[in-house]
Amino acid sequence: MGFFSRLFKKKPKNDKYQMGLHKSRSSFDNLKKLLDESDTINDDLFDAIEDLLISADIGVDTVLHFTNELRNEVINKQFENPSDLSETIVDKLFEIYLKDEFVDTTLSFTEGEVNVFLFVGVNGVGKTTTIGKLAKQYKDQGKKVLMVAGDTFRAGAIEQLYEWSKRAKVDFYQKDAGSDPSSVIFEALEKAKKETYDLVLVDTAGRLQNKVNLMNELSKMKRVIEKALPSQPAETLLVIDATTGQNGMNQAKVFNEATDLTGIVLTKLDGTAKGGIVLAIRHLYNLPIKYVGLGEKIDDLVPFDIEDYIYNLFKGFF
Ligand SMILES: Nc1nc2c(ncn2[C@@H]2O[C@H](COP(=O)(O)OP(=O)(O)OP(=O)(O)O)[C@@H](O)[C@H]2O)c(=O)[nH]1
Repeated sequence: MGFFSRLFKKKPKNDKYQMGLHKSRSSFDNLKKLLDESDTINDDLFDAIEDLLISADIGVDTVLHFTNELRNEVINKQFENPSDLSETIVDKLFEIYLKDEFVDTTLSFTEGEVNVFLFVGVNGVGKTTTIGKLAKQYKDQGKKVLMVAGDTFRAGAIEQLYEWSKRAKVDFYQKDAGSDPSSVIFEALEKAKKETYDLVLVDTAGRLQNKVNLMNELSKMKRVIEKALPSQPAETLLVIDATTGQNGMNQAKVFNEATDLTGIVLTKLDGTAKGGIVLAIRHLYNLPIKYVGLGEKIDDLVPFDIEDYIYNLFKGFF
């Protein structure tokens, strides 16, 4: 049984995706309309499918790979009617994500240890907001959580993180603005070890991926964590703003080189019609998307679930 048939027999697990993906869904509704309104499967139809998927930010390389596979399926299964393609399109997009292997999207967390999650990314992508939202989730599970203000650079960043710590009702560690972020992290980890915290969430200043000295600073922060706690950081998460489209792809490449990422948090999926970036990231960089941001409120961060994601993009197909 194909992925398509299995998926649409089940109910989605998390209904937050339904609202959060409503903009992206419109691109895929247009794809359905195109299949319904076309009479034959020909090159024009394939061109139009490519255009639609590229406009949903799946990425040119990924789309071309996908349409090649789709053309082969049309020949193998001798499809004649464009509407026959619906199931195969969903199945093939799912295969691009899965690549024949299980993708572990859970955050790595060991009970009884000080776990450290380091958040990196360019300016304004939602690092601080994501830390606030995650802090609440772990706090709700009874964990002792410390937020660390490693962004000592941007005016207001420390206060902003502090506000989130109050909202999530977790502890907060800061030094003065302008302090060396690595020394803030080092001291915060000393505190975390002494006071047996379960989880330390480290915010970092937003930085452009082409600023070499700032990328080196990130590598240094990571070394400081590794020295203080040899099995940490458990997670180094790149936060990407889904609305920035293909620039996010470049960020994934460069940040991965500097810090050896363990995964991605994709924010602001609710604000874009280009939700296809999930597939492009997976196809090109093999980095798991672990969480997605689907709104600005504290509860609008959910674990990434490929089935809920595809279900809600392709709802209009059924
Ligand atoms: N709609 C929506 N907005 C979000 C989401 N995540 C974050 N935001 C908003 O994005 C804006 C920037 O978020 P921040 O958390 O300040 O971003 P940052 O990466 O810490 O920014 P810098 O410290 O400047 O690097 C804020 O207005 C957030 O409310 C999301 O999932 N959906």
